[in-house]
Amino acid sequence: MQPADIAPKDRLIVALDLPGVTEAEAMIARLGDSVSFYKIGYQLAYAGGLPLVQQLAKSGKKVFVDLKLHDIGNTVARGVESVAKLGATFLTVHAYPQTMKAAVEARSGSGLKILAVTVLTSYDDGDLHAAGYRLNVSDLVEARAQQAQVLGVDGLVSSPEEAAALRKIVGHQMNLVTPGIRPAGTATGDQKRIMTPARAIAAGADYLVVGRPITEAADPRAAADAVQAEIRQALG
Ligand SMILES: O=C(O)c1cc(=O)[nH]c(=O)n1[C@@H]1O[C@H](COP(=O)(O)O)[C@@H](O)[C@H]1O
Repeated sequence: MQPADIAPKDRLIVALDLPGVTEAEAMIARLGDSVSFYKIGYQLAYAGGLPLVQQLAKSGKKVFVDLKLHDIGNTVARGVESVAKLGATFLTVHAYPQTMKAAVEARSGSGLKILAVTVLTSYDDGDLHAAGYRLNVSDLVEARAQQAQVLGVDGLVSSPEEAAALRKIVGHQMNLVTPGIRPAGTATGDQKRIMTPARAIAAGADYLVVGRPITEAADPRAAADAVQAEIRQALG
């Protein structure tokens, strides 16, 4: 999908990082029509949240299944086939060549798009070096983006800090999905490579993933509306 084709409202993806289905359904009801795209990750998926993918898709919402798959190729492929049946829009895998290749092959013919996680937004250069990598964050993000593009991956997950450089590499052929979003004045938490919604859109991000700044706000709907307004303003 070309960025121009993305409805402004769909550019905000709210991470439902909540303890269970009851809490997730309450949050979805609270956010109402201000949010059209949700992400279900480890916490909710492992607490019985996967059926919510089909439920949300049936109700007209889009769903990003964030399982960050990484395993031998056959296991990744079979996992992708199962997720494709749920009706999700996006699924994450880690940006390792075998994993990306298996995921892309397994999703073909379905409506599911594969997103490759380049370098987690909670990592800086020191964290990468501690994990045994010799490249710094920006070089590793760019190298992985190039590999992902060659392998036919549909989109990239990175910090908005890398969005402008990634856009130069992949053009508009791949979706750029950016967590590490922090509206002005909100707590950084464990994120290290962050930007405000407006700056992320200006840098070229297609989709912004926002969790705690919305779900832990005193008024989540007002927080989501504020992010949506910032996105619309940045899009001009
Ligand atoms: O794949 C992701 O969505 C992801 C990748 C990444 O590099 N960093 C990152 O924070 N995420 C996810 O994005 C969400 C960010 O949540 P908040 O930090 O609460 O806004 C979480 O659900 C993370 O799992």
